[in-house]
Amino acid sequence: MPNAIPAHKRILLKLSGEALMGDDQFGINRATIERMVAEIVEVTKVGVQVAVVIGGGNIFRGVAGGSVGMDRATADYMGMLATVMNALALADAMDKQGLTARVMSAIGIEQVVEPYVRPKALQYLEEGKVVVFAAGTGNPFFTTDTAAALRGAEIGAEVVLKATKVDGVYTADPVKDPSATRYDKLTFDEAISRNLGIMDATAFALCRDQKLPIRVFSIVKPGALKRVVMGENEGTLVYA
Ligand SMILES: Nc1ncnc2c1ncn2[C@@H]1O[C@H](COP(=O)(O)OP(=O)(O)OP(=O)(O)O)[C@@H](O)[C@H]1O
Ligand SMILES: O=c1ccn([C@@H]2O[C@H](COP(=O)(O)O)[C@@H](O)[C@H]2O)c(=O)[nH]1
Repeated sequence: MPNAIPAHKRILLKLSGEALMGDDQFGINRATIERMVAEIVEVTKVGVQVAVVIGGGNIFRGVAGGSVGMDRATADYMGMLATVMNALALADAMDKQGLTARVMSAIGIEQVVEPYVRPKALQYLEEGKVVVFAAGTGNPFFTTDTAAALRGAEIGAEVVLKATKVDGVYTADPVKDPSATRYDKLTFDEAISRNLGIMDATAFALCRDQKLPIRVFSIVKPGALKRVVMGENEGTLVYA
């Protein structure tokens, strides 16, 4: 019989920007974002406090700008702005499904969204609002995975849940190597030393140092987020 009590009281959910495209080539697929929000609604119903860090890979990545000759820091600021767009779309979709969401940006853009202020974010979470952290860490040369580790540690999340297009951490990128096999669990040191590309080493190292576990799972798989939150064995656990 499934557990009725969630395994976590407060989670930091890292949503892949790339997954927002659904089957499209670029941008935000409406049905996909609505489906993701429906999954989030389910976990708020069992009383879990939810903070979200959203990626920007469906719109722009700094590395792409850098590779065609742009100044890398400028390109990274463009990437951070892409995450603000995704955060706005996500909060709007949440609103439409009855959730109260607050977007907080790591870069100053006050006419659009409020700035990230830690005590305010904690207050929103206590009030049952979903907090969407936009603009990553606010610094170039980082990623939203590192922002997820950073914000997760700051808000005292019990776990970082990386919701992505693959269903866990594999021995190699399963999209490129069909012979790759999935880990049920592995340590941060193993993930870093094996150079597993699912997340960047900075994010892994920060979570390791803060003893903040990460669970990687598929956001494409219906009900997977709820199963993770209820403590079921879904995806891959990375731990200290
Ligand atoms: N060892 C590995 N195990 C699993 N996936 C891997 C691995 N190495 C690389 N990947 C790839 O990493 C991708 C996950 O990265 P994802 O796009 O979710 O993160 P992201 O770059 O943070 O996304 P975004 O920037 O769009 O938010 C998977 O789709 C997979 O193809
Ligand atoms: O702290 C951060 C977070 C992100 N960026 C830039 O944004 C894009 C999109 O983020 P993803 O993590 O790839 O989804 C990223 O490629 C960086 O260019 C950043 O500079 N700092």
